[in-house]
Amino acid sequence: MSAPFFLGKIIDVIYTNPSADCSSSLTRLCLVLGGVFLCGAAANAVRVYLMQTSGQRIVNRLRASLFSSVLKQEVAFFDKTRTGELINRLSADAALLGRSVTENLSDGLRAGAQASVGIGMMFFVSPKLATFVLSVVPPVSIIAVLYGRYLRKLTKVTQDSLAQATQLAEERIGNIRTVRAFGKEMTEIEKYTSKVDHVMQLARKEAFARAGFFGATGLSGNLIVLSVLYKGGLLMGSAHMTVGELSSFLMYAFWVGVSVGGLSSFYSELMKGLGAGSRLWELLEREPELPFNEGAVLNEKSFQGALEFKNVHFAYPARPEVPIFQDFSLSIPSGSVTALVGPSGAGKSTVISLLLRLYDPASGTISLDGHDIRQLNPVWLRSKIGTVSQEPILFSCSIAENIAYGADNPASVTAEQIEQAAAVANAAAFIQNFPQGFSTVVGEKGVLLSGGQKQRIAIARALLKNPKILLLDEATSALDAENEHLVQQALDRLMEGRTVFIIAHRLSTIKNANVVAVLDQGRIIECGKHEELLLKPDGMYRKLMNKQSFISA
Ligand SMILES: Nc1ncnc2c1ncn2[C@@H]1O[C@H](COP(=O)(O)OP(=O)(O)OP(=O)(O)O)[C@@H](O)[C@H]1O
Repeated sequence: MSAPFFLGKIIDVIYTNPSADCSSSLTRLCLVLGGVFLCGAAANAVRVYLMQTSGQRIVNRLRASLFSSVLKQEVAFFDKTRTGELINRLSADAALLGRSVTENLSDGLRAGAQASVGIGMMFFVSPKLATFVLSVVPPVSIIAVLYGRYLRKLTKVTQDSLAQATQLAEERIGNIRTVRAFGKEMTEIEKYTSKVDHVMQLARKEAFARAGFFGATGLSGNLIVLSVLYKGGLLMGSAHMTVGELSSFLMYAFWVGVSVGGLSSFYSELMKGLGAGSRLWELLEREPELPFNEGAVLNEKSFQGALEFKNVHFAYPARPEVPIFQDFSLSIPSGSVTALVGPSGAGKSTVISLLLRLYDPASGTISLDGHDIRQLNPVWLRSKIGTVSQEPILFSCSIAENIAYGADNPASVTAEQIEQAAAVANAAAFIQNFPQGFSTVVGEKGVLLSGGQKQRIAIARALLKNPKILLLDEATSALDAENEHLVQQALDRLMEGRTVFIIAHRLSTIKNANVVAVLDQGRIIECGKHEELLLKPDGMYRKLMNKQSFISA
């Protein structure tokens, strides 16, 4: 910022000492100015490096906090929120906010410093001229505030619209097999195009507003220069200013004009960032409705794993008007196998969701060893429960990593432990047949494996977890005889010595269970062993056995 000052001095030295005796002053001034330029260059390099690295750190921390906040939300939150939208918040919104507080903040700070020092120097060089020139500032500030507000609103709408487009893309790409099977590629392309077209329309609006704003600020910058030339010329004519002072002033005024341009760009980027940020703050500050990692922990030594539902009433938060359970009571004794049967949609999987405390009942209690699970730490509770679902989901990493996922600390699991779990789960043979063995990557959601293979890996995963309680949702689809036998044998080994609750679709499971519970219209209506229940002439179980086709393997 001292350059214009020295340049003014140099001009005055030349003008007032036209002969050769100005050379020593000139050399001194030029040396000082050269030194100033060197310092400026070094400071600029340091500024860019520091701002860029700290900026990236801000974006990283923002993304990490956001991801942590999202993962801690209760499951009902995910029933209402679309995955694509959350992905958009993590990627596009975080990047926009990041950019606005990093590169942009750095340039903004520089422009702010330049503008304020420039204005200060203008007053130092000529207070009269400075007062005259700066009368242009208030109208520009009003335009800037109005523009900023508009831009902030517009950005929020644009980011929401972008989130919808991302959501559509994420869902359709993730389910490409269904899209292909129905031949809906062109329809989906049209839908996506219309969504991004909407984003384009909003971007056009923004471009229009931006163009007006930049035009206005550019014009005001030029007006500053024009007024300096006019008023400065008059002052010089009346000998109130030297030519060097006017030159310095002009340069400061030009600098201030450029800085105001920089500041307006900073301001508009900042407003865009804040527009995108408002959704991010909402997510970051959202408190999960169910506790994430707090509550009591039971004594490991006396832990039995007995479960009981008492007069439970429940409806899903997304559909509170549809009751799923009304006065639901069921006891699952420690170390026993309880099979649940009932018509499709009766709420069998919901029992598992409630046991895992993914949702809380509206009234009634669910207890573990006599303790209401609402008093227990959910993370501890889930660490005691293993689950194998109808269609197990695997992650797109290696088979070994998928199996180790079951352990409390996957990093500490040895290759032998993984291989042993796979062997007990009857998975070792097919895994070893893959060229990469346990390092085989299974594709997204395990798409590169067959249904039976996925189930056996899920069983190995549960074996490694070694839980006291096991929640199983038997696959409804029949496997071929050999796979069926292997999966069944693996399941039998997994069930040994644990409290097992199983949603039964196989006749053999029902026959071997200690207790079969029949779910109908939100409550358990019959409970007993398979043979006992069959004896009830008008019993629901008998009717169900006749009506529903259980897999006979
Ligand atoms: N997250 C949810 N939000 C709202 N309603 C849901 C949710 N999940 C399931 N439901 C509804 O709750 C009811 C019970 O579903 P659930 O999956 O527990 O049935 P199910 O007995 O396991 O069925 P199936 O044997 O067909 O798997 C169904 O009517 C279903 O539409």
